[in-house]
Amino acid sequence: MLKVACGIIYKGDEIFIGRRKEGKSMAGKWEFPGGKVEENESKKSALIRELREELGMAVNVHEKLGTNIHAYDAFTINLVAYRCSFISAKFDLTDHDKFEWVLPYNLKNYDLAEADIPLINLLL
Ligand SMILES: Nc1nc2c([nH]c(=O)n2[C@@H]2O[C@H](COP(=O)(O)OP(=O)(O)OP(=O)(O)O)[C@@H](O)[C@H]2O)c(=O)[nH]1
Repeated sequence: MLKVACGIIYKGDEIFIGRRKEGKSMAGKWEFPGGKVEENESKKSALIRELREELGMAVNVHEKLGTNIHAYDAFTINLVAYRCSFISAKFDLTDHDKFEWVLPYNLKNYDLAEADIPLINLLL
């Protein structure tokens, strides 16, 4: 099972989402940024590393908000979400072609990766 850590990153009341760019798996889907947890790496360290690599973003990582195990056709993902607070970012996108800050009740209007959809309810 693929272990992925993602950040529910708040700036005030709004949450950061990114759209996966052309050429990535699940291109066009919106997601909470993060990525695969490597061997011998904690989930929180993986999250901090991925946000730095993908967005030049610094955050404070807080508590775990929830987990969702989802079976895609090709693989099963164990997605773990942490509440984060935004510090700063260069927004030099490597994996995304677009990003937005959205209020939690607006998340349902975005075409999110399937594994992320149950997480929305934790944020309302
Ligand atoms: N970062 C992130 N990945 C997610 C989310 N939801 C979800 O299904 N995923 C999936 O988890 C997998 C791991 O993401 P990743 O972004 O580290 O993958 P990667 O850089 O190695 O790129 P690749 O998947 O194109 O090989 C991807 O297949 C991604 O689509 C999410 O909210 N955030």
